[in-house]
Amino acid sequence: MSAAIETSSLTKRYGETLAVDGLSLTVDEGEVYGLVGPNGAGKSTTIDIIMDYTRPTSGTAQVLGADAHADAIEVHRNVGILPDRFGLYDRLSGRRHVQYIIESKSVAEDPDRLLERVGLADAADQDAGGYSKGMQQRLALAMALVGDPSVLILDEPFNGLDPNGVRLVRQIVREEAASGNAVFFSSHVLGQVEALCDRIGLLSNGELIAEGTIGELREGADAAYQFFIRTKDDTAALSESVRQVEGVSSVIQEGDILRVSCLDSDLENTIRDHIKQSGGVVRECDGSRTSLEDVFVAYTGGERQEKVPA
Ligand SMILES: Nc1ncnc2c1ncn2[C@@H]1O[C@H](COP(=O)(O)OP(=O)(O)OP(=O)(O)O)[C@@H](O)[C@H]1O
Repeated sequence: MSAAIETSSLTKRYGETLAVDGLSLTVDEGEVYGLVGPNGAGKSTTIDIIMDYTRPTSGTAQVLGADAHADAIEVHRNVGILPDRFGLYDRLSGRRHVQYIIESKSVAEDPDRLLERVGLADAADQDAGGYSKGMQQRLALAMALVGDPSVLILDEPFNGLDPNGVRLVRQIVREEAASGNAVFFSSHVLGQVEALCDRIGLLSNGELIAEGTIGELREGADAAYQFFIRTKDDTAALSESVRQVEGVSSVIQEGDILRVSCLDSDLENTIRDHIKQSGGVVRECDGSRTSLEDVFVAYTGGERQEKVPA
């Protein structure tokens, strides 16, 4: 069985910029995979290579076993794409846009059913030029869904959407995965990825720095839980002392608050006892699971390093 998407040592240079750096990843059939990274990490370039909109400097990309470049027609037949930047025709209706994709993919489908699915049934006859940014995004998603593609690739699908739009996209992604289609999407909005993906790839400066379920990523960063401890003592000295507690992976001091990351939620009582024994007083302690954002910072050290070709 072929993977839905497979990239192997994919590299793309734009002059001095290494946009994608030896990227090898696999998305299984029926899987929801989120590629996460800050602006300029290389997400769109990766998608552009998979769609053969641009050629890699080296490495390969395949969709369901078909090569992104040599078998581009087959790839396009199997993929529904919501590109980063898409163009709509101002004077054509929403329905006409969807119809156009139906015709170009030579599939028998009802455009109104797709427009209904993205919440645009009432605006089907309106010209796309009069659509709001969120409506345009929904229309582009309806166009991506034409032909029930086995692989759905969504570049920043939440851009410009209000909370209802976000909910709708999430629901569609879940439905697609439930019917066995793979969904590969990019995002810099970490919370949305965390809630939706089976697996996540963290991309930094074109490089896949970590990959796994959110749980695996948290564990890999040694930061499954974090506590915020507010004290009235010398926080700098306390910070150093808490750092010595076994099981603590990092302590960040922010004013009179200590942000303590660790793998085990049970450590809270140990840390409280430790502070008391050192003569300190805990005023407040609040524990939570670390967000994907914190996990990303743990992997990258919070820094974006400039990368130049060797
Ligand atoms: N056509 C191009 N010419 C030159 N440099 C480019 C080109 N396209 C992308 N880059 C550079 O490649 C790097 C990766 O860009 P890319 O758009 O893939 O990142 P991204 O993760 O999708 O970011 P964003 O979230 O901002 O879209 C950036 O440094 C960008 O400036």
